[in-house]
Amino acid sequence: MIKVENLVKYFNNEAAVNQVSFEIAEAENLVLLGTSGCGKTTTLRMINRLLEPDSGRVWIQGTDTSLQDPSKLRRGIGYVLQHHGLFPHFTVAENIAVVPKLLNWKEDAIRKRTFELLEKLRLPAQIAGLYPQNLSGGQQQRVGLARSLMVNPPVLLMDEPFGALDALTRRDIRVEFRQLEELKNKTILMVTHDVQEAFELGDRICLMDKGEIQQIGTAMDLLFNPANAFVRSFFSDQRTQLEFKTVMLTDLFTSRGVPSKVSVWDVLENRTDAGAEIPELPDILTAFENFKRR
Ligand SMILES: Nc1ncnc2c1ncn2[C@@H]1O[C@H](COP(=O)(O)OP(=O)(O)OP(=O)(O)O)[C@@H](O)[C@H]1O
Repeated sequence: MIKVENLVKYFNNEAAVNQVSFEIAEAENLVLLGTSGCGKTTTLRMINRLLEPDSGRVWIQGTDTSLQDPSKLRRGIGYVLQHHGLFPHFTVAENIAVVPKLLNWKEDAIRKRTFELLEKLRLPAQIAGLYPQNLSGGQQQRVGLARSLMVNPPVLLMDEPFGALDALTRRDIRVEFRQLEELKNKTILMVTHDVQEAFELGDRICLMDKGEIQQIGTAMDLLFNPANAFVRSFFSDQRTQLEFKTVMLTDLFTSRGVPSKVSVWDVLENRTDAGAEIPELPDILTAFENFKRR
């Protein structure tokens, strides 16, 4: 769906992005993770041509993006920013309608889609007439997301989409994000420096350092098969919690009919369905230790 090959971008004779290549499958969510300044945003912005690479190529749905008109390309890609990027003098409805208007949608169609998305994103219809500054941070972020989803683009680029929110709102919105039907079929490239966020939301994670990819893989790959010492040490602070969140009961008990999509962390946090057949905690922890020794 998205293919990035050998992207390079220099600023002031220094490589901000160096030979970055990856592919994102249709409906996959790839997270670009890394510390500040490692080249995540620069990589993202080369995909919708807000920045032109010094070398390298990007294909979206098989088309070389360098052959497309940049504005037209961007209209077909959802883009969500940390500070939502809403126009302060436009109402919510006007903000959401910007791209459909450029695409000459009829007023009726715009109104219908606006209220459909407000509902899907659990925003009250009344906010349509309000200005962004009259909304909470979480609401503003949802409106930013609604705007990016208006024309139903197959690809979404998200740059620290929850970065401006407080920790609690962030956690709630992440849970909602995972459940949003509207996002299930989207191909998403998301930038974050938040490890927990990357682990919760990414189908795969691309860990970068100093402009280069250190490893691309699932959370399980990065934790249990780190490609190098950088990857190993990157997660050291939160390793135990990340391991508990990543290892599912089905990874530990293949033959015991345990429920799917329940992590060791869910059991520790008591977040399992009543009546589910959950093994005893000591058995889980023993199986977990054995799993790590494999
Ligand atoms: N327009 C620019 N001009 C000069 N240098 C830039 C420009 N944009 C980015 N850089 C530099 O390129 C490097 C990569 O920046 P980038 O914003 O891609 O990193 P990042 O991983 O997204 O970091 P953050 O999480 O802080 O946004 C940094 O050293 C940054 O200072």
